[in-house]
Amino acid sequence: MSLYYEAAAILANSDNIGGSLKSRIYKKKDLKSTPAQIFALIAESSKWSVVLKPVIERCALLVAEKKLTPILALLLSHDLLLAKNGVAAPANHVLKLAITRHKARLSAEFTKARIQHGHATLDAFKQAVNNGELDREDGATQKISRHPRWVRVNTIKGTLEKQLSTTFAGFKKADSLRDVLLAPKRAKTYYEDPNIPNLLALPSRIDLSRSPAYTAGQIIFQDKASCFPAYLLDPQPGDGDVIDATAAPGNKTTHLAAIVSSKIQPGQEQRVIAFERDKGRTITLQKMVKLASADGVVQVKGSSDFLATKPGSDEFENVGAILLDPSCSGTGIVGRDDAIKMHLPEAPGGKASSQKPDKTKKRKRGDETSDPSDAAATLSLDFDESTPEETPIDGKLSERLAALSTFQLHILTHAMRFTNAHKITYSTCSIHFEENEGVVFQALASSVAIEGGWRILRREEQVDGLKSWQRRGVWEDDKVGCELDDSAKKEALDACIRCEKDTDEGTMGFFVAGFVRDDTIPQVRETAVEDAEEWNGFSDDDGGEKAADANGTAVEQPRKNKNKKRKTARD
Ligand SMILES: C[S@@+](CC[C@H](N)C(=O)[O-])C[C@H]1O[C@@H](n2cnc3c(N)ncnc32)[C@H](O)[C@@H]1O
Repeated sequence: MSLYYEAAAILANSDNIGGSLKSRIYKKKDLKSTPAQIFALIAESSKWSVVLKPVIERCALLVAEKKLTPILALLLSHDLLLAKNGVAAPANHVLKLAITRHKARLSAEFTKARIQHGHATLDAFKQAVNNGELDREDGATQKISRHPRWVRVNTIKGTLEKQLSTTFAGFKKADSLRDVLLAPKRAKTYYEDPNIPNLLALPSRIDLSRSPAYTAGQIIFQDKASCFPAYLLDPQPGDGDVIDATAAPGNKTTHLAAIVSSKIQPGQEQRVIAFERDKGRTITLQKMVKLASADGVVQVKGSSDFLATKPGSDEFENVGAILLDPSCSGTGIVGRDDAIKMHLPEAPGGKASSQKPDKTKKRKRGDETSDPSDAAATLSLDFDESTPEETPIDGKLSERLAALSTFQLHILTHAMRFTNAHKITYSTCSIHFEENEGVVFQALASSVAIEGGWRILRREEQVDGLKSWQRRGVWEDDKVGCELDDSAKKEALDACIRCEKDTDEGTMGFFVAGFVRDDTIPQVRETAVEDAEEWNGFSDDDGGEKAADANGTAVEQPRKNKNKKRKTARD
């Protein structure tokens, strides 16, 4: 019997393995129980832990049973009181004996708890726990959830209607996002987003990570704001190939692929070419593309630097649209609200850490429960599998912003050099002007944009769902030398789209802008050298500016002359 020891060892995580709970379970070799059994035991026990913790403490179980640690006590009590088949162990197993000895007392305390919570029957109690109603009693979650669980239906693998009648059968349609945000965090309710097609908002703790639709790639967890770039780019069959320049983990790549696939006619061909520089993230991208069945449309250019491409080469002759979502400070990222808390009973003496398993007895392999994290009062469990779109970069903010914005401008103007490209979206999950409007204004003023005929995609030209989005660009004085007149500046700011975190719109902090040109001009220079010379940096007066190499890492370079006349290809 190893289920309880194995689950306890995974929770204790004494090897400090990173990643979600699920990935930790699946990565663990030589398990005797199935990963699904372990995951289910942990998921169910954590859901009930707010009830079971006081029940176990009132029974003084940990005082009487020295073999049990707080985690083992919780897992065993869960199965004893709630699992259909009780504790999954032979009748004479040491753990089974340790828990069943206390069955009468535990059952009585559990019944008291049910009545105190106001539930007449066990079924009603179970329903309340499954809906997350008891989470409200967990102090940390008193406030209204501001961040729903966003789910994009992957239309390559089926329709929204199909998902609503299968995965979300039994879910109630909400009239507003607010209803979802105010609902218990596991309530079966959804809101159909009015801005982005095929996007649903659900309460934050709805666990769909084990649903057949998620494991089959029919639904994808993707923040609403993160859906803006592909939707704004709005690739059409006549646009030719689409590049996703900085693609991993692939949320926007698969979104692009879904849009392209929905519009393409039989006999037409249109590819999404996805670049990703990082080797490890390339593997994630490839997996995501395959799972979403986007591999018929997407060509992954793994471990490939977009900046090393030759925009005028034959290979990219057919590229008409580019989505650019480069590395950024990640300051718009919202801490997920779906980490689940496992409340552990306190060990004797009132201090959880004083509890140690009986060391006089020989311990079984996998019984790693003396790890201090086993004794923590609460474990925060990240059940989610998804790879973050961005890893926030450490360091002094002003230096990071200067380095990142230089890199972002460089990669954006590189995209503008693609001979036949006529649409670009530029996005970040940053809240900072320097990485957002600042880059847009610098790009518009660059010789590459001016010579290439690039301009901002005006608000009235945007797809309906984004034209109507109210949060637009902001201006910050003295941050960027801008040569646009007031009306052009106003027009550009109105064209920029912002999302703010912690609002009742339920998005992370995000920024996106589109660029278009009506006629492609094939003579755009291909070297980045002259353009880099025009880059004046943001207005800091330290006599030197930080630039970023292709990794977004800051490197010193001499300050360029701010007043230098703009050089053009014709100069
Ligand atoms: C913000 S993330 C992209 C998230 C992705 N668009 C999504 O929605 O899932 C930026 C990615 O760009 C990659 N990257 C940065 N510079 C790059 C370059 N020069 N060429 C290709 N990929 C690059 C990073 O490794 C990172 O995976």
